Amino acid sequence: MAAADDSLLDNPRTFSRRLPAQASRQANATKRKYQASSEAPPVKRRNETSFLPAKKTSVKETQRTFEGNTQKAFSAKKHSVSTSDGNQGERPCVKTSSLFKNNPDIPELHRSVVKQVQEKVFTSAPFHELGLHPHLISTINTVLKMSSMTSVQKQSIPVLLEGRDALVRSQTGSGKTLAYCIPVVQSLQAMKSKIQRSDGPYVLVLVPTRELALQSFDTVQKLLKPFTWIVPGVLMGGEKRKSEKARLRKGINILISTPGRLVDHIKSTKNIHFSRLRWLVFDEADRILDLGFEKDITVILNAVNAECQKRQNVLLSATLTEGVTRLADISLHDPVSISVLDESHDQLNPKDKVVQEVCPPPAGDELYSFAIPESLEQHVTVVPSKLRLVCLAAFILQKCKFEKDQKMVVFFSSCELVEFHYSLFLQTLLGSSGTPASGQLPSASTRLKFLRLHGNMEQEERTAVFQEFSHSRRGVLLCTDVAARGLDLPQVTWIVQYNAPSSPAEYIHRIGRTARIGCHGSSLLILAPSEAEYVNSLASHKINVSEIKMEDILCVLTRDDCFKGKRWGTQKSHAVGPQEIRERATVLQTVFEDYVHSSERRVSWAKKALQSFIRAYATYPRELKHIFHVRSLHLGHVAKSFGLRDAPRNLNALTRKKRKANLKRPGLHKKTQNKHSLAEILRSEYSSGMEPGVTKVRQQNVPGEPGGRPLPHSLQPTPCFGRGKTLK
Ligand SMILES: Nc1ncnc2c1ncn2[C@@H]1O[C@H](COP(=O)(O)OP(=O)(O)OP(=O)(O)O)[C@@H](O)[C@H]1O
Repeated sequence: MAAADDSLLDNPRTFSRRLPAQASRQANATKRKYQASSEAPPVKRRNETSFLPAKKTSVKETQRTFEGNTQKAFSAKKHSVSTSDGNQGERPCVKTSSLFKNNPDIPELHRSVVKQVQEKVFTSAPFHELGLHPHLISTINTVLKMSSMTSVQKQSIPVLLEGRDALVRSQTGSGKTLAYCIPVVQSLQAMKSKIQRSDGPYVLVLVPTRELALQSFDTVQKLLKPFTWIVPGVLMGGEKRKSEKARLRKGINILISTPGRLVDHIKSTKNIHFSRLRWLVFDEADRILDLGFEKDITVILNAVNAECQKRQNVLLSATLTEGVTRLADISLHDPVSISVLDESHDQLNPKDKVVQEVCPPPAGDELYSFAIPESLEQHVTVVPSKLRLVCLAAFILQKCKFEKDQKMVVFFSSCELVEFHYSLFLQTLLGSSGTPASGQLPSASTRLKFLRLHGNMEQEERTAVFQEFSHSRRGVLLCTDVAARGLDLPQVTWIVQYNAPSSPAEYIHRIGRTARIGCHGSSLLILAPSEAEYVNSLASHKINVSEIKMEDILCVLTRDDCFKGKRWGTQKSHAVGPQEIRERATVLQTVFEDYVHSSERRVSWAKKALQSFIRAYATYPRELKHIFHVRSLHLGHVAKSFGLRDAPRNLNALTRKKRKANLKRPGLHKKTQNKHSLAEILRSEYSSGMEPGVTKVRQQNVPGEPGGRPLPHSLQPTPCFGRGKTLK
């Protein structure tokens, strides 16, 4: 895949202090060779350039540099070749110098602007026109402080009150939870024989994650305020099975659970009876099926069907996919499909299928389009692998240090990646000890607040983080896709996708954590140059993203003097130029590299995170493999984004071995025996907490400090990906 990092070659001066004389001579000789080879570079290096010109180069030289790029899907951007690195007398005294050299071109994003599918969120219809119990209406008005219905509520509630099964699709943050909770509560409080706690479940709500279970429970609890005889309850793992059993024995009338946890209880507890069940609700229905929960859903449906035949079934999701339709086939009876369409569409077709009989999605999942909140601005930035880490850090600093009250969610592809970046940022950008540690920025910001959430954390801490971030006005939450679905985290202003999602549906859900219920929000997707075509893939699903140039993100580093290199440190006022930005980015990268290289243990920790990244990268579904393929990764460059100065030598072997033993995700798409291992991996992210042998991250005194303490779990890489749709 990739050779050892060429940073040693790029900066012989820096390393001459550390290298023996012979090695240094060798490095210089090799450097000369590379410099000379820019005249006739090897194929692989032809398009490797710096994005910020430090010194003008001749047109001829520039043209030569870009020779051979005409066959690419995206035309190469004409950048000058930087030669300033050769000007060693003026270099700031930093060890890291190769960030802007030998990078692939950043391609122009040629994409057609598509018209996104839009929905109208609110209606002017008040809740009292639904004929609900007056106490329920007053609870909605006074406790929830809501007066008019959203579009999906206006369409769904009457249908569900009629007793029909339904399949409900509306954009993220449009109020689907109340769309099913209101009819559920209305119907239970109206039952002729008053519900007893000991009756057991009348309603079963299945959700994919524990946090969503808690959130839905909270909503139900609020609605039930006037109807105290109806008891809601949540089963979500993390709690001792014994105490959950005890609660089940006492009786839960509205039971909210993750599928895995419910199956555990169905199999091991004699206290769940579904004979009185009236409602079965699948929230985030496509996710529940995608996660390899099919077996669990079968167990649940068998248990439910054995005891109760007549009930209402509801499936909800912002992304109606083939998966939902399959689940609809097995669980819905003569259902109504509810889909909120955009106003213009409605006006053109007044009798359009706002409420219609269920039919499959038009052209398969691949071409299916989903509605995106109108007030959501979507951006993309294309960043060479070596610059990813500094770019992410700069973006976080820009938004959360230099702007007020910004709340950001950053998505990563695995638990290990979350842990790694959380610890790294905490120790370098924030500084947890009060005194600057090795690799920590001198002016580490107290305005920054980092939290992390993933499926490999202890439930207690998971819940605490979820609550803290929910109630916080600012902060950065680093997370896996465990936070992508359904979570209603108020006032999130930015969503950053550091690793691209594995499907458009997951993209929609991730960005849907902002711009909820008519609020404004923004998102940023960070892609490598080789991944730029993903923008077209999004466009084919009617998803529009506008580009932010990497330079504009890195520019923020000029606002903080702690990133000054030696040269700029001596000058009082200097117009911000590309060279200064380059050097400041290099200072920041050096902070990360110094931290990572301050002990063997940290180096090993970064390598494990890199390994996890590569494993996750190998799991993109087949239809995206032409964009995300491990073969297109330059290991040396990617290593830089983990603060590593060299590409780990034995990583390939380790990764291969591990993959062979456990993962081999491509095989999963072939529905071979590996399908089960994928299900296990995905399940670990959304686990019920009852599986044996799952190592959880415990809160540490100094979170993320790998030296001298029990290692963060990122040192024991449990495969645990927050990926999207993979099982078909
Ligand atoms: N009628 C309403 N008026 C005002 N706010 C509402 C109304 N209905 C719901 N909300 C609020 O809108 C927010 C989003 O609701 P909800 O979480 O149910 O969205 P959703 O459609 O389920 O989103 P997702 O697809 O992401 O799961 C919540 O904060 C909820 O309290």
